[in-house]
Amino acid sequence: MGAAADCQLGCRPSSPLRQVRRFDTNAELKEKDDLIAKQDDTDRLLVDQERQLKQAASRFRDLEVQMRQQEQGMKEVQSKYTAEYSLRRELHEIVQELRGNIRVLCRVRPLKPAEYENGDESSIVYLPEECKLRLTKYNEGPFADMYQEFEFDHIFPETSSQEEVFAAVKPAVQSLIDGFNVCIFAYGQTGSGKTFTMEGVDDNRGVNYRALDYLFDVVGSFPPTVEADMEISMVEIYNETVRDLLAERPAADEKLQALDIKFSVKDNSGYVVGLEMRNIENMEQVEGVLAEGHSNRATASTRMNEHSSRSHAIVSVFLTVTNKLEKRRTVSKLHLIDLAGSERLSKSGCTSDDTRLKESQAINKSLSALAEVIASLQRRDKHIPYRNTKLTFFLQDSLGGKAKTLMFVNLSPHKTDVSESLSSLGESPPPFPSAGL
Ligand SMILES: Nc1ncnc2c1ncn2[C@@H]1O[C@H](COP(=O)(O)OP(=O)(O)OP(=O)(O)O)[C@@H](O)[C@H]1O
Repeated sequence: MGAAADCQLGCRPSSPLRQVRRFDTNAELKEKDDLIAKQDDTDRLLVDQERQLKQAASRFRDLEVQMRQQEQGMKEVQSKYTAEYSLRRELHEIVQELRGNIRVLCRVRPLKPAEYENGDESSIVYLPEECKLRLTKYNEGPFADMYQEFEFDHIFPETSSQEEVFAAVKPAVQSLIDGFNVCIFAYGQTGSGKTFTMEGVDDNRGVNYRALDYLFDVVGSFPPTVEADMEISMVEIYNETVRDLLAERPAADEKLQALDIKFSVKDNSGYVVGLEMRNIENMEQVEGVLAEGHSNRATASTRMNEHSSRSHAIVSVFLTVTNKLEKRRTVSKLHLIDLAGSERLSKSGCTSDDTRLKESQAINKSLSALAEVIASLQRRDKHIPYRNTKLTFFLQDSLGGKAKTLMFVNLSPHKTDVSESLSSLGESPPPFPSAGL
């Protein structure tokens, strides 16, 4: 029998062959032990991995629950936002309904330094009743005690700041976000503070800039599901001609092209054909666009100061708000209008000058057409005469209906301006020259 068989049959321990065999068996055993150890390690690893997998799965489930909760939270926030939005809109409508959709605010400019130096006093007395003022017709002489009282939705005396004025306008600007069209006018004689109210001065901005700044603030706080897009245009209406102040002119000295207003049956409103609109995303762009418009207006006129008093300047903001969740889109317009000076023909000294006469007639026509439209809206007439002038035609969809109108009546407190102030307020001027004036 060979050595291997001998061993299998139980060789004696002393046998060198057996010792070799035992050594082999030990190696095998060690290998086996190693294998078992490795198996144990693998099993532990598997158990560990299984535990980790279970932990991961449980974390994943937790995350899923958290995500669902967040999603639910988002939905709740969105639905609260929607509910609040509708409620605010409803309340705003009720308040506006109660107040009337046309509000008239009076702003009195301070006396100028030269007027102070003359020792002149204001011809305006503020009455203790809120929102009432008295216009003293004559400062001295037999009619010195003649006066006329007026009531407004609000009065801003000489001391009112631009911030205070804007605070009163803010709710109207806010209603633009809610989908309403809004018109804010400044009306009054030349030099009464219309441009100061609407545009202001570089270091003390007026309604136009503040309204846009406010709109950017509101739009910037929209949730990610609500998108907003803002565009701006700028036109002037001079002698019943509409000019686009943002249109490119081929040459600096070339006149701005007159534009047509057409009627859109679809939108039930007038629109300016080919009107240039600029997309705006921040105040820097607004400053740039408005500066461009002003510069075009100045270039188009050889006598800018007079021209600006004799034409209506309209800055229009077009806001589109898209609610992606509710799949709802609203488009609304805000018109900011610095009207031409309201002084009467005699005051503008134009009787012998054809150009001046034509200008004054055009201004008179458009201001009385505007007054007629507003009166007609307040009476809730069936027919509103929008088409009588370019101004009312252009503003048709933003006057009346669900639109909000805010009219500043700017007054000069100076005694020589009393008759114009009375005229601005729709009263007949004093029937005879005053001894005091
Ligand atoms: N509330 C005010 N506070 C301080 N200054 C004012 C105020 N209102 C008007 N002014 C100043 O009075 C002057 C005339 O005002 P402004 O140019 O705004 O009048 P206007 O009615 O727009 O005249 P125009 O019809 O000629 O454009 C300006 O120098 C302006 O800065």
